Amino acid sequence: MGSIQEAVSITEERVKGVEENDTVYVAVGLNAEKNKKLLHWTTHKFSGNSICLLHIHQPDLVNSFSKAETNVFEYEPKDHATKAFQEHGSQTVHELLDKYILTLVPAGVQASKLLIEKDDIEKGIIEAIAQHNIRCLVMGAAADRHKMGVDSENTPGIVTAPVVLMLDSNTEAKQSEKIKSELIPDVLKYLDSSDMEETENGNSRCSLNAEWSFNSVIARTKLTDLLVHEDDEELQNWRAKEISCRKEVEVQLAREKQDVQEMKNQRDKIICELQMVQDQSSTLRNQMLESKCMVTELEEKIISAVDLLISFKEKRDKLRIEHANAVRKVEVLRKFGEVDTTSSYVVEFPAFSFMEINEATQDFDQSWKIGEGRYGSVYKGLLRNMPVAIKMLPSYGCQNQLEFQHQVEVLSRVRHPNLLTLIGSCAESKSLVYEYLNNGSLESHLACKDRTPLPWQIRISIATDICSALIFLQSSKPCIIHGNLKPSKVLLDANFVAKLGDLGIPSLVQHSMDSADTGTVVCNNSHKHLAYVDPECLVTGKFTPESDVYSFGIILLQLLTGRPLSGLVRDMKCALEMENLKTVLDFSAGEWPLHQTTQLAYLALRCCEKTWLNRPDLVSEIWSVLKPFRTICIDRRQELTSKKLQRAPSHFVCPIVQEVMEDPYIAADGFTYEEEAIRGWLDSGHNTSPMTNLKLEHTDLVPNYALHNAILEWQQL
Ligand SMILES: Nc1ncnc2c1ncn2[C@@H]1O[C@H](COP(=O)(O)OP(=O)(O)OP(=O)(O)O)[C@@H](O)[C@H]1O
Repeated sequence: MGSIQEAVSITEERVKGVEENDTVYVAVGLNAEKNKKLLHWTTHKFSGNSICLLHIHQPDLVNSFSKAETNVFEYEPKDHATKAFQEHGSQTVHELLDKYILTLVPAGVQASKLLIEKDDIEKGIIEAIAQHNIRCLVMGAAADRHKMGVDSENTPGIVTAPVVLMLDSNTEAKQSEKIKSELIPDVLKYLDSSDMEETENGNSRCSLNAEWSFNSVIARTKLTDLLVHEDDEELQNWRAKEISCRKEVEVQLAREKQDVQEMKNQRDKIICELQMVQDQSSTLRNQMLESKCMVTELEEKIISAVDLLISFKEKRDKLRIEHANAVRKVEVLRKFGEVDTTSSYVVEFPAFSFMEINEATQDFDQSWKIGEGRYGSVYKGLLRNMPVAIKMLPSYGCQNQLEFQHQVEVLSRVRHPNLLTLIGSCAESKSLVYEYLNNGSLESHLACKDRTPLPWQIRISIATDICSALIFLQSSKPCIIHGNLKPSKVLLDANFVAKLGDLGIPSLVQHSMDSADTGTVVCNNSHKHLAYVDPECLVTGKFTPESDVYSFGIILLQLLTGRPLSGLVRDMKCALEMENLKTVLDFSAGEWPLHQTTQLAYLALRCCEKTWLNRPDLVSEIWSVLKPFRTICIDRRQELTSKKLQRAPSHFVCPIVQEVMEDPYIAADGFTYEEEAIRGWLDSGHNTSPMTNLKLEHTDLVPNYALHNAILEWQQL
């Protein structure tokens, strides 16, 4: 390939070879003045030929402008703006080319335009040559015309002479690459270099690509506009239009930017609010969980409260029933005159369950069994921490639990220091719960089974104890008959104080067997105890107060003689008739005071009279004989019980302070206490019995004058 100079000369030669029907392509740039002159030259040189205006439009100039502003336009609207800008540029070029065409038409030139969009002008021209089979292309001359050697004088009005490029469509066009690289470039680049030369005053072409930006576009446009015929009104208008357009775009961009910023702010605000809502939501969720837990807890509490309420209601109903029954019982008892209506209080009588009885006797363990009589077995037991004796009555008979409970409660109210205390009962199992006396029965002492024989003083004091109890029973209203008095029913406490047990049992059991018979006690004559039974009772079948006197007489004879029952009365009678009492007296009891003992022997025989009318009166005759013995007997009893506590009768001792009482008072539980002690107990907030631990019906205290006198009497002895 040759130099540019050679290419120009070749082109000159070929101008002449342009056919009339050939289209002459004129490469036009943006410089209107130059374009005008170039067109003028071309129409002059190629008159008769049709002319096509070729313009390489560079959209990338606008793109580079947008790329340079990337940090500003981060949002979609920039694409719209760029697009609008591009479209506007393309349209403007079209309009410009159309204006050129309009200038050519009056001169009879057939003109057209070819607009090719290409970022690179060289490539654009090469593409145009190849695609449109261009044979003749006219371009403005290079700025450095001195290199080209073109005579400018032949082309007046134009700074440099145009270049005519003649191309053979079959050969040269196909070798467009070669043309591009070696021949065409310098010529083509003129289009831009000339622009650049004028706008940037000779700066290198590189700046076009490297420093192209929105500002340079504006600057270039302005400079171009200034340099290219400022008086050209159309261009001025076009420039003004473009400037206003640009301003509009700028304003729109600024607005969009502001919008974007506002949207960003809104987004940040929404994110902030969202965060807050999320925080609130998690807090609410936690609160909901807590609430759920609380609800569950409360539900459980409500359920247990309801359960409690139900059980309280049941208890209340039960208590109401019990209260109604109690009222009914009181009414019944009042009717029969069995209750002392003058009494200001009612002693609470505990009713035990069968479970408790069962537990107390270790499931009725045989080792806990004390004995067995006609009316059932007796067990030792530990009930509510108290040692007790439990009598299991036979379950036969039609007596119902309520009747049983009534009768037992009546019996429990009969209290005396020489009567075994009935602590409570179990209607379910028909059992009676007594205080437990650990010194055995008189029967066992008289039999001397593993025991030291009782001294005569103790024997006589036992007789006085029995007499005291019988006087109490017979003086009760109504009169109470023991009906089964015998040594096994005389129990001894640690101080050898005698207490009568099983009071009213025959009556209770007989009621069970024959509830219709309520007034009398029927004698059961089928056993060995008959020796103690009033012979009249054996005939009539009915017990009387004198029946107990008869039994007492037999016991007294036993105490004096220690002999078996058989022939006991007869032997004593004989001994007295023989005035030889000593022959029958039990000297294992010590040296009996003979004179007083003879008195007792006569008294005992009188008690054993077959006819009740011949028997002595308990108070006026029996007690008067026994009373003088008390001093001697009590002293002896005290000797036997060394401890101070044991010397005093147990019922003289306050259960709380364990000392002989000075001011004995009866509490609602029926027990007698030292006044100061029981008041202290109640004042300290207790409302239960110190003995039974059961709730007291009231806290009233009644002075026990009888006991007080007895204590005084005992103390004076
Ligand atoms: N509260 C008690 N404390 C200590 N032992 C007692 C108590 N009650 C009864 N006993 C003992 O139990 C034994 C049996 O007594 P229970 O009254 O059942 O029969 P009994 O008196 O021998 O004959 P029956 O009752 O048939 O006339 C008594 O002999 C006595 O030793």
